[in-house]
Amino acid sequence: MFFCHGGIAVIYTMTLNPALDYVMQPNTLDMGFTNRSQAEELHCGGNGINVSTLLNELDMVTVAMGIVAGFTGDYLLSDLQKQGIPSNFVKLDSGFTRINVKLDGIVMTMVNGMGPRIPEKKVDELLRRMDVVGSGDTLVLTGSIPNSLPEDIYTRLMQQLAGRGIQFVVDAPGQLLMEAIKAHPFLIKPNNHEVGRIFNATPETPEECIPFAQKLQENGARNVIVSCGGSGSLLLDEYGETHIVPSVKIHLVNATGAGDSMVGGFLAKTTQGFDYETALIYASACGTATAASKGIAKRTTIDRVVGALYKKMGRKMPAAIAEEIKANHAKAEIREKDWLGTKHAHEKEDK
Ligand SMILES: O=P(O)(O)OC[C@@]1(O)O[C@H](CO)[C@@H](O)[C@@H]1O
Repeated sequence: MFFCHGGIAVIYTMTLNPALDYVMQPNTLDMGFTNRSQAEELHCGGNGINVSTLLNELDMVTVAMGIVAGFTGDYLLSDLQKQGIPSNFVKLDSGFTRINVKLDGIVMTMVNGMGPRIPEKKVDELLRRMDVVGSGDTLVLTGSIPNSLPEDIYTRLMQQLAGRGIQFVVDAPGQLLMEAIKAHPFLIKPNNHEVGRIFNATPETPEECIPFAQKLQENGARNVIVSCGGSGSLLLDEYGETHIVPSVKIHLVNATGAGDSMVGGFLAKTTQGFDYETALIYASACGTATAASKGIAKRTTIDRVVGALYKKMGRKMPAAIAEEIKANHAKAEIREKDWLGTKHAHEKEDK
């Protein structure tokens, strides 16, 4: 699907290694034996696609970009189309987009695929397609990369687009992140475990992450969010201010995509002109809402968590966000009435 952004700021996401997330629920995980799953789900994933899914849910203008291959890639594209998310993916001539297995048993265990081999000419095609990204737009570079791509691919993408007034966001593991922050991205969002691996430490809480966030900033990142799961999250902003948001208690369903939802939530609110503190609170709510959902969170869940978070923090919700929640609520009620009306009409016809 193609698009024209005529004056509207677009949030592009780049997923170089997308995936179908196959979530299984085995009661046992006995190595060397057949384990049986009690339920399965299939979600289109890969970090950038998750960010776009969340942004689309919030009615933000987003375009998902990246590289797909094979029947799994076709499925992914048709799902994006079904959700109404514009996409611009380079298609490989061989291989297939990976299927990542998430074993949601006693302890969540994941086996992520390596991804297809990407020939140099396809990288060139992708670099050419990046020309659609323009001034005022945001480009989110996120997730691992297939190992046929060079470690500096994110830096190359940012260098190609430098000087065009584009805001870059990088959420990538280890060396990929350290390489990319040299290009001074607007935002990076590692979690506390990733920060720990980079600096050979074990920070658990947002407070313990502050010195590491400072180091990441010294290395080039402008705003650094560190998510710390149930301990909350930290933002060290570009003015040197630290913001800490606690977490709210939820029934954990599946945390896959929670970090991506934080990135989406933060960008939604900064793009709408909210301050960093408000954007962090909203981002945390989006991450929590996804952890409490099957797949990426829906707006009704996000709205509920936003309310719970402001209550826990003893803060008054900004009027604009309260208004937005009220309007969403009204829309959801109208949709529900429409749905019930249609259902009753069909039932009458059937009689
Ligand atoms: O293998 P990567 O690229 O590091 O991570 C990919 C992945 O685990 O991250 C997303 C959640 O953030 C999932 O949708 C996807 O399967």
